[in-house]
Amino acid sequence: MLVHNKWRIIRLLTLVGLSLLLVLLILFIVVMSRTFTLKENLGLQFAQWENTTIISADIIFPNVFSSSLVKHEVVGNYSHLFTVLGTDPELVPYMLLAHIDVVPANEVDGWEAPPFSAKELNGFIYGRGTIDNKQCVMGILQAVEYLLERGYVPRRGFYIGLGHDEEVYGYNGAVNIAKVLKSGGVKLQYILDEGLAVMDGIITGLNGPAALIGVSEKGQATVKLSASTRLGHSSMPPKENSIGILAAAITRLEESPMPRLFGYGPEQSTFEHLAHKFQFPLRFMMSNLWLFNPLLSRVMERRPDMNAFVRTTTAVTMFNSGVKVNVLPSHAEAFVNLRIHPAQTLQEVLDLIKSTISDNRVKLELVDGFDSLPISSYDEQSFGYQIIKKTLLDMFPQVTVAPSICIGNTDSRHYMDLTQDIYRFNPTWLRPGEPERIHGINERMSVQNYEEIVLFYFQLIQESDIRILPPSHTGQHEL
Ligand SMILES: CCCCCCCC/C=C\CCCCCCCC(=O)N[C@@H](Cc1c[nH]c2ccccc12)C(=O)O
Ligand SMILES: [Zn+2]
Ligand SMILES: [Zn+2]
Repeated sequence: MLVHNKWRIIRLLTLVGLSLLLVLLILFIVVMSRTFTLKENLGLQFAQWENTTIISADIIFPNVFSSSLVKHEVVGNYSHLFTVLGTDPELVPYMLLAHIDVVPANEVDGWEAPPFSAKELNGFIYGRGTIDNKQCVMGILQAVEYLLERGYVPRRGFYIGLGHDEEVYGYNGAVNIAKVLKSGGVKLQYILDEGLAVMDGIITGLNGPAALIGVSEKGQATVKLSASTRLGHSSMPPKENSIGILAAAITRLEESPMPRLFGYGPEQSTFEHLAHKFQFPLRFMMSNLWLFNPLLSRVMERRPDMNAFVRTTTAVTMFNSGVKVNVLPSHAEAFVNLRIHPAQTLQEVLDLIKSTISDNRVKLELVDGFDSLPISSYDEQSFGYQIIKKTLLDMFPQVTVAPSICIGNTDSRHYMDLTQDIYRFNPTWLRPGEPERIHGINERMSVQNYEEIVLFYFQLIQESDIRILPPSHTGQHEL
């Protein structure tokens, strides 16, 4: 009898123990697979900054700066590297980039609100950097803050790099952050940096908005041109002096734009992806670029922002000469900044400049230059591209996502040894008249778009936790 009871108690205890284990297992699965949503009004941190002097980041983002999951390092004196630990060490981490520096701004140029006030006017936050690139700095940190606040623990680890000198090439910020990661043997699944944006009403003839993701960026050349002639009294001038010689060379460069190469780089893919959103006959033309390239290029080149996709662009950005009104200038120098189309090399561009100027009195020196950057993957198996695309389409189903080429250069090029897949995209909506505000006057960000940016990163971080992409059901993109 006693033995019988003993077995009953053991059986009961085993049953209770097993049930408890089962409940714990179910709880664990529920917690691990939970996707956090962000439905409430985000109560903008941007707007809080108005009329304040210094608020330190750890007050605005208390969880980011106190969580045991997040390591914060200052790199190169002013840049920031955040390492966010993931629970699964098998999953290759990814990296989000943005930059905290801005180009100068002066209220007297015609700003509607002081450029460093973050003043809100009619639903827009005004200020230098609001669309380049503080919206991403704040958007990323705010998203991580909200996630941590909700008890989120990432499965896939990630890094956040906030450079402090992107506008002057990133040699101290991005370069040193990349060094820190490289010395730790870090490899990245993908990188998302600033770049292109959601174009709404910007691409002529396109129905609906298009999110252009930069899978490459144009190359660059900064060339110094100079001419020297005899110093002397302006009352006895020679037929030509250094200013005239250099000015004529520059005129020749401006009058002979680089060749049209539209359709020979990633922009071909851009327009193939967008083709179905154009009306006939543009739709037919975009789907048959091999035939219509010459015609389309001639139309596109009329608009500077479109011309950037057609060719290597040439911009004379500095010209210095002369010391006094009555002294012949012995020396004149100019700087030309070219953005190189992927179908051309730096060397080909330099050779063309030389033959166009065709004047041995003009000295040509390459100050800085590099070819266009490698093309990141954007097929159905491309993890980073598909995660960015899914995040975008979940938020904005009306948007067409297409690979493209970033026409400016970004900090991400310093991270090329860490990953093969770099994407340049800001979850920022650009409408007609807005691209001009980048580095221009009245740079601004709508309150609504800022909230969407926070939500974009909030969702992207959670989407990136997936181990592998689900098998794709779609074949080719629609044409
Ligand atoms: C067919 C579609 C039409 C679309 C119209 C396009 C509208 C423009 C939209 C977005 C603008 C793209 C800006 C990309 C960000 C580039 C960042 C930037 O401005 N960088 C500077 C500084 C810089 C950084 N690294 C280097 C290296 C060498 C020279 C300069 C820089 C820049 O590129 O000058
Ligand atoms: Zn920028
Ligand atoms: Zn910029």
